[in-house]
Amino acid sequence: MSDILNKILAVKADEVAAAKKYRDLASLRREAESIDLPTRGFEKSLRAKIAAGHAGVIAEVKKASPSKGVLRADFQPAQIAESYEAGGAACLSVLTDEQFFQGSVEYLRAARAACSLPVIRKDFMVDMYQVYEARAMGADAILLIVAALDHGLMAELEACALELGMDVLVESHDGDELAAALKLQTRLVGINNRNLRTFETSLDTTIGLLPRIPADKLVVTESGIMVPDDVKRMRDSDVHAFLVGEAFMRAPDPGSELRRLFS
Ligand SMILES: O=P(O)(O)OC[C@@H](O)[C@@H](O)c1c[nH]c2ccccc12
Repeated sequence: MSDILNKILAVKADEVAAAKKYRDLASLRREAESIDLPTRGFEKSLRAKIAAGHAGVIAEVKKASPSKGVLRADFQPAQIAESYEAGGAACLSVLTDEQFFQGSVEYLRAARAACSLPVIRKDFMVDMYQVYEARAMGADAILLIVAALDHGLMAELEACALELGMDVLVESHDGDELAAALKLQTRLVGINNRNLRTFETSLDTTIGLLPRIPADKLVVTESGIMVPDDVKRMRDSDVHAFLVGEAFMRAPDPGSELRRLFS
């Protein structure tokens, strides 16, 4: 079936093959291992906000998406990052995929340079090469999507990220995917309320999977958080970490909207 996720994964495989021709893995790896931008502690920053009684918000820098089109026409990643930091974000998420989300590696560099927050590279990881790329561009964490990976590869990508000092957010959408996610070492467990194949979004996805998640894991509810009631519903269920994009991207001042949504 040619759903959007499969389309994206096919493009990613091509992109990685092309990138490897341009630059070999060994040289990229040397850069990733010697880069002068120490990791900022993605999970640590989230946990610190939560320990202080706040929501831990991963604020997303996203120009467009395949389901919604362009979210923010006047898109300035450095300004957005500053605004998010002022608004109380714990971390940033920056889309680097160009073809489907109109993202860019340069957006990640610019956003990270404009603030002191840890940044996750938001992309579709299918190869070790992209993990080294992530660190070489300054990323503090990577996203691994269970629906996109078999377990052996996922565990390898995780090991590589951890070795480089990055944190890993593993994303699942249903019970089977969650079971695979829980086998990884990482304690950052994302539940995507949006189905990446159909775009259907429901906060019941997070609520329904909660009983299966051990207490040492940190649950991050992802997608579809739009109004203060959504936040309340999650916090009442003891979910305190959030990944939010659209609601902020459509607001004139993203950081003020963060403060409003989470106050
Ligand atoms: O814009 P929203 O509905 O607040 O969602 C943000 C984030 O969860 C979403 O962008 C996302 C979650 N997982 C992904 C995987 C790839 C690309 C994007 C995503």
